[in-house]
Amino acid sequence: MINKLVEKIRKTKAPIVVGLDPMLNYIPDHIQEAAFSEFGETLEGAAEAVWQFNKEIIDKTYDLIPAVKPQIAMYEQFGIPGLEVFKRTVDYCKAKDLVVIGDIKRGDIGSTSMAYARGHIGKVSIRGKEYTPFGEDFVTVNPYLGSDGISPFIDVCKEERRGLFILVKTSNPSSGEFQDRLIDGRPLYELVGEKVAEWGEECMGEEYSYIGAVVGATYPEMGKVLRKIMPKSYILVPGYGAQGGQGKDLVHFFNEDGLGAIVNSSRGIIAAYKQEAYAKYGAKNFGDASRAAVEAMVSDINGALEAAK
Ligand SMILES: O=c1ccn([C@@H]2O[C@H](COP(=O)(O)O)[C@@H](O)[C@H]2O)c(=O)[nH]1
Repeated sequence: MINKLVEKIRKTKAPIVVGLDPMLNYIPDHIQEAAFSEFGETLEGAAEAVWQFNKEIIDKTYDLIPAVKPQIAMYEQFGIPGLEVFKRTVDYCKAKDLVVIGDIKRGDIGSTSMAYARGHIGKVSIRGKEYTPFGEDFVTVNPYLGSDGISPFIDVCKEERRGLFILVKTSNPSSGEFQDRLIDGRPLYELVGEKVAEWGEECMGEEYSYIGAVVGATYPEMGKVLRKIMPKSYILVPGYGAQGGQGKDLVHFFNEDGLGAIVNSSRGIIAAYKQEAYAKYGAKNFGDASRAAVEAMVSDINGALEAAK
């Protein structure tokens, strides 16, 4: 799957991911009204609104982008109907030939990690019959439990040719509380980055490893260091747009081949119609506003990469 991701990034010339984080307050009234009048003001109604919202955004952007990143929390908040829409969204994106990164941030003791891995990027066998429960191409994983929490995910990746993005340095303001703590004089995120590089070595695709890392756009200096520590790992970079990251901050997350990083924006794309810059589209044309925001993001990042050459 890493080969497909790299190929699609090359083809679209868009090292970006659209984050599908559909909060109800981003969903225009006309979509909410239609969903609630059909399904009631219920979890089912909310989930239907999410689905209609996602579908329009995907339809309006899929030809410009290599990948999407549905954030499972936004679906889980609506219970079982929400999870059904998560799965429907994954399937719809895959039918559009998009790479799907499930932002699930799992990780536990080995046996539990194996269940998460099978459920999200692998298969489960029920009396000899195999099922693919969620079917994402990549998932995000939390390394806090150490190697035995990660190995089951790696095993499933090897069997299924899927991939991981392991949290190394997250984009949030308090990520330093633990991640920047010094151990033998080195910050913890560097030690986790070294481990990601080591795990990644045995999981090489054609050019890059299918074991990648998450490093926030909000920490560009750390991104520069981590890029060198993990030269063959793709970096998923959240924190662009709504959290303040800009193209100029991201140059050092990339390798000299112009590859190696894929930048996520969720609210900045899916709720673009609420921003002044895209207000002319209005709520009815929110998908067109998202498309314009994707084009602006690609040009911001590619412009910064060109300027740095
Ligand atoms: O370090 C991290 C890891 C994951 N995220 C996730 O990315 C998106 C960001 O949303 P925006 O609206 O573009 O800010 C969201 O799903 C987070 O859970 C992150 O932000 N930082």
